Amino acid sequence: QTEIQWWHSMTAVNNEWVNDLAKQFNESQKEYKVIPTFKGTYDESMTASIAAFRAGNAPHILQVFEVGTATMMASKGAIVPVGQVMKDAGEKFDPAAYIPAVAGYYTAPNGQMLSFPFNSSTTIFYFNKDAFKAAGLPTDKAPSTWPEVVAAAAKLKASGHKCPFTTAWQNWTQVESFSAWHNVEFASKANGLQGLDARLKVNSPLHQRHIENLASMAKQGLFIYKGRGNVPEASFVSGECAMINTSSGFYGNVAKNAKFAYGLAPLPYYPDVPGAPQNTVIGGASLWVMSGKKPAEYKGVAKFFSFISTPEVQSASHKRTGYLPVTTASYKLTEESGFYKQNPGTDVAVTQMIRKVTDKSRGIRLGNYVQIRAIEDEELEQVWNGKKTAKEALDAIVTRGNEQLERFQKANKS
Ligand SMILES: O=P(O)(O)OC[C@H](O)CO
Repeated sequence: QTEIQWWHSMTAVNNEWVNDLAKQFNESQKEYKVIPTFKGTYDESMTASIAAFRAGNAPHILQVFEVGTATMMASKGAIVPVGQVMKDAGEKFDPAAYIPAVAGYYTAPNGQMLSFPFNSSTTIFYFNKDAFKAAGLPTDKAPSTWPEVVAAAAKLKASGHKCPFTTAWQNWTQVESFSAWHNVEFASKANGLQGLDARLKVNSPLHQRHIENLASMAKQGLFIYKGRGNVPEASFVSGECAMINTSSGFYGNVAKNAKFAYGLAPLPYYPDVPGAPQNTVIGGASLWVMSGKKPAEYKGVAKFFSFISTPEVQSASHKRTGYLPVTTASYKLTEESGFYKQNPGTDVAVTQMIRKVTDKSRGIRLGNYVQIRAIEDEELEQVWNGKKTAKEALDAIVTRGNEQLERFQKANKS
């Protein structure tokens, strides 16, 4: 049997999901065995795999979050384009089968799709209906604008709720997706999709207004900061925080573990901003095939990708996790099954993503993006703890982030 190593960063119910996918594939045939291994958070597994690649023991398949995409695209010798892997193995692979926002994001400037779209997500809004009810708020409609979120948070607080609102992935939800949703640039050059000379634009008056608004909420005890990445998600599932902005891929965890009625809704926006709401950007991760492996192993990788590409497997994954149905066929299949009608709000992520995009909203793909994300976290934390104004923090994100972009551009001059 040929073994295929698959490194990933999925936790909780999503960890069970990847293990089940591997198990189903392994039981469907005898020639190959996919072995999934949890390698820490998205940042940690990327660092681990770069080290492993240098030492000559990288896995066959590596799950990389969208933030690592430009870095992976630039590491040409380290990866094999997914289209090539499929072609060599005689497996079907049609980039046109993917929803455009997904295919576009993972396609390099030369038109080649380099990684296999797997768990694509987008940012949405979750709210605790039991807490809303206790606060005298309507439960059939989520707050759809930021002024409505502030008003709801005040009512929740008045009803004794200690954490009215929190956000996970503050950089992704409150700065990056926020930009696309309001059709303002996060970075120039179509947010990096059109070239390595992109530079950050997050100190605009609108960005400043939003971070000031959140800072004011933090000061009033309406927004409670719960940490970086997906760490804050636990505070929603436990019932501690009543509203959260985070990934659609959090749905599986909520559906399985929340002991209260909950709702899923679109991200809030500022209603006076022309063009808002626009669309949200892709998050989650894709699967990269690492170089230097044996032909039989690549064949196994291709077979596994074909297995998880069927509309049936993809639709089941989408229903289970909340990650996007990455192909049009799996979206249709899910719709026809009545899932969206039976589980209101589960289509929010899809409808937010399949709108017509602009250069400001197609996606964000930047070099040294992992470092830029850390800078965003550090600077925003200074705002929440009152050490910096929104403007100071956003200006610092631009200055420090642009240093990272310049460094990446220099290192990757072709
Ligand atoms: O929680 P995920 O897997 O949807 O990922 C969220 C962000 O896209 C990570 O950058």
